[in-house]
Amino acid sequence: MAVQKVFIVGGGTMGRGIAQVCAQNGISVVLCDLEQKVLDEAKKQISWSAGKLIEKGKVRGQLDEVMGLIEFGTSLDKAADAEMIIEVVFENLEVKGKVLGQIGEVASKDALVASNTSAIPITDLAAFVPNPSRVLGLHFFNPVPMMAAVEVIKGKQTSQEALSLAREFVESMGKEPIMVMRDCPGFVINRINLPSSMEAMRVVEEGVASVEDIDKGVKLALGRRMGIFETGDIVGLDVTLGSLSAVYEETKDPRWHPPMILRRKVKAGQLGKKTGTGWYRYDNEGKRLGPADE
Ligand SMILES: CCCCCCCCCCCCCC(=O)CC(=O)SCCNC(=O)CCNC(=O)[C@H](O)C(C)(C)COP(=O)(O)OP(=O)(O)OC[C@H]1O[C@@H](n2cnc3c(N)ncnc32)[C@H](O)[C@@H]1OP(=O)(O)O
Ligand SMILES: NC(=O)C1=CN([C@@H]2O[C@H](COP(=O)(O)OP(=O)(O)OC[C@H]3O[C@@H](n4cnc5c(N)ncnc54)[C@H](O)[C@@H]3O)[C@@H](O)[C@H]2O)C=CC1
Repeated sequence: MAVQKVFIVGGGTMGRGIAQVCAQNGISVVLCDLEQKVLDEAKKQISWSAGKLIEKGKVRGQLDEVMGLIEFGTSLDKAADAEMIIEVVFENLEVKGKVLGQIGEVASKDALVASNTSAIPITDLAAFVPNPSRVLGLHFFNPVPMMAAVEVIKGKQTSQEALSLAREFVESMGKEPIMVMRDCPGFVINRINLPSSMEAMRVVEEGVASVEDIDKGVKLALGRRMGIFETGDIVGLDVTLGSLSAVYEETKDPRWHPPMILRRKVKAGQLGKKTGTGWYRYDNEGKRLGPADE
């Protein structure tokens, strides 16, 4: 049976994007966050993004049909009748564990429970849920409505049935699944992509080149659509630090030790586009003004 009812916990950057893509594909979704103002912002963002995609003919249907499939709320109770629950809260094992534990108390035992974690092993998260055979990773990429791939990650106890259902779910949303058959910190795409981001941060830290020149270089010399630091600013420096710290804690491998420049920026509240400053500075409309102080 195809998944028709989804419950998403965490309505930030990623949760709202996942909710949008569900609704664009006819799937009913409840988007839950602790904060009403996050949900109000999510509603605005989804409406803008889905409206644009409909206008361009990239999404079928009318905006009110898409918006009508999304319910916004602050209670976990509606997770009870969901067939798929997706956890999209902060990248922190303790926070995720607490939310997954609460979900485990409400959810049907047959529901699939997915985490959008960037780097935390799924097996560690499954320990918080009563039925770990239904727990897996669904790692969407940012911005969700624009990025075509989703990693589908098998935890140690994930059943083949759960994995197949999750794969079908991803396909039903018009996305391409990347199957990750063995759980590990950072999975596949982050594990491959992150070393270049780490090196870019060290190059800046050592004063070898500027943020702007590195971004220019990776676009013009390597053909990437977006610079490393431009991408870092849409992802969020807090999310990057949270993911790296999780991997470092798990592996103690010095390759993943979060660079000082990243830790300092997060401490200073320079989290990227969402706070107006990260690697670059932005105006109130999110238009880039220039590089931030290093
Ligand atoms: C041991 C292992 C260690 C591992 C360590 C792990 C640590 C991990 C750390 C990081 C963790 C967090 C990240 C993560 O988990 C995974 C990620 O998501 S990484 C980020 C991936 N994403 C990218 O790399 C983005 C790359 N960029 C692009 O593909 C394009 O630039 C993009 C599609 C975003 C935009 O297209 P582009 O043509 O380049 O730009 P424009 O800005 O001109 O846009 C064109 C057009 O599209 C409209 N548009 C943009 N965004 C949206 C949207 N969300 N919805 C609707 N429409 C959108 C835009 O307005 C333009 O429209 P016009 O009408 O033409 O004006
Ligand atoms: N930002 C990115 O580019 C990507 C992030 N991810 C992962 O997705 C997850 C979420 O990241 P973002 O959306 O960027 O974070 P975010 O900070 O934008 O959103 C997280 C949301 O979770 C909410 N939240 C926290 N605790 C909650 C609880 N107990 N109940 C309900 N809501 C709660 C917060 O209020 C916040 O709105 C993280 O695990 C991150 O690593 C994965 C891919 C890309």
